[in-house]
Amino acid sequence: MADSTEVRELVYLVTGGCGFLGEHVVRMLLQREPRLLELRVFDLHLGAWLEELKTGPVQVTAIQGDVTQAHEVAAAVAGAHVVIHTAGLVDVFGRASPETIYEVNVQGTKNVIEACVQTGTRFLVYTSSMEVVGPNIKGHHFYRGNEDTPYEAVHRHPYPCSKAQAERLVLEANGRKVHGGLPLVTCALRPTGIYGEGHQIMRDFYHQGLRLGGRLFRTIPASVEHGRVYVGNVAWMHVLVARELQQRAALMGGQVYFCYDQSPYKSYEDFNMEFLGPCGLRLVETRPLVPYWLLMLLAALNALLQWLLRPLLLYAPLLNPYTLAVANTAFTVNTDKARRHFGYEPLFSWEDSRTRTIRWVQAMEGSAR
Ligand SMILES: NC(=O)c1ccc[n+]([C@@H]2O[C@H](COP(=O)([O-])OP(=O)(O)OC[C@H]3O[C@@H](n4cnc5c(N)ncnc54)[C@H](O)[C@@H]3O)[C@@H](O)[C@H]2O)c1
Ligand SMILES: C[C@@H](CO)CCC[C@@H](C)[C@H]1CC[C@H]2[C@@H]3[C@H](O)C=C4C[C@@H](O)CC[C@]4(C)[C@H]3CC[C@]12C
Repeated sequence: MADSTEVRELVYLVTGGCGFLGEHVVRMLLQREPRLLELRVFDLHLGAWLEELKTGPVQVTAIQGDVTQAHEVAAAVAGAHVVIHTAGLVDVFGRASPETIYEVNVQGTKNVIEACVQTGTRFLVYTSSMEVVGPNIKGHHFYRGNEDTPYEAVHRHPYPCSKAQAERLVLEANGRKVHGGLPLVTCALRPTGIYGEGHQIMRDFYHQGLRLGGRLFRTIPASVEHGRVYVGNVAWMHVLVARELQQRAALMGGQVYFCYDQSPYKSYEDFNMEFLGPCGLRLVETRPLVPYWLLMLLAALNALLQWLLRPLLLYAPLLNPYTLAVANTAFTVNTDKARRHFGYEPLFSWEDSRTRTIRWVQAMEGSAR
């Protein structure tokens, strides 16, 4: 909340500010960063909703741009005090080529770092992902681990590889001298699977359930825990980390933080039912309907079809060997590093997060209620 005693003097830039997470970060900054003078929202595709934000006390500047274009990034960064770099190509379904994923996630991040160095911006927050750690290609479980838990982070898929490379670049840039001679201060936030208002995959599952007559079929054993975190809390962590990075550079510079809240540990599908259940869907069976070997076969078949059909059309179903492995490998976090380093407490309780998400699903077109 804006505190009338604080002076508005800071310029923030949010890359990817019109995405699922980016929009929540933008709205949270406007509500909870009283020192904000100007908020620059940089995205490949600008949302019409930005217009309604332009009437408040903060100058909201919409910038249509591409992070892969160094000159566009440099122009947007010039004069900003803080950059929150959340733009990224989130693709585990084979919609984009590996080259495009690297171009956006790795080269885009290099461009952001170089722009900070050239223009003298000192604070950079990077939205990384749990996937820079795991699940790894060996399917090792990561069970309620923290930032220091030993884990073999080995990947093959372009998305986690690109996020891991980008995160490394951001952390290595901590301490580099920016224009004017002061050091750059960077850190990375690693959300687990984000959910909440605007979550496309939740939308897809909901519509699939409606098409199947109000049912979804269990494919993953209920015992496989999957880490989830509410989008409002992830946004709040970004706002807080960006603020505190300016005060506690020595402690927080070069650090990584998992994003967490009080969301319960559940399997991916059981967790989704927390919202889809009250919206009229039910999860059929207590055990997976299809044996795992058959799912693996179907996933492999999907991958083959994707490859064969590529010259003709884009076939990118939810199920592929990678998504199956991620959904079927336990990956949950249990940490308080963000609280210890920058005083983070979730802004939304589990009850609030659940209610907000249910209301959003219920408001969707074609809702069962
Ligand atoms: N969704 C999740 O569960 C999750 C979990 C962990 C981390 N993340 C990370 O959070 C960030 C945001 O993810 P999201 O789920 O909101 O995805 P999203 O696709 O909704 O948002 C990404 C935004 O980046 C923009 N963008 C893409 N390419 C761009 C480019 N070349 N130049 C400028 N803008 C570009 C898109 O237009 C979009 O608005 C990503 O970096 C992602 O890796 C997401
Ligand atoms: C076997 C399936 C049929 O019911 C279930 C498929 C579910 C998958 C599509 C999703 C299971 C886990 C998800 C990922 C996870 O939550 C974490 C992510 C990290 C983030 O950086 C990007 C999104 C994602 C990779 C997310 C994508 C969708 C799943 C693989």
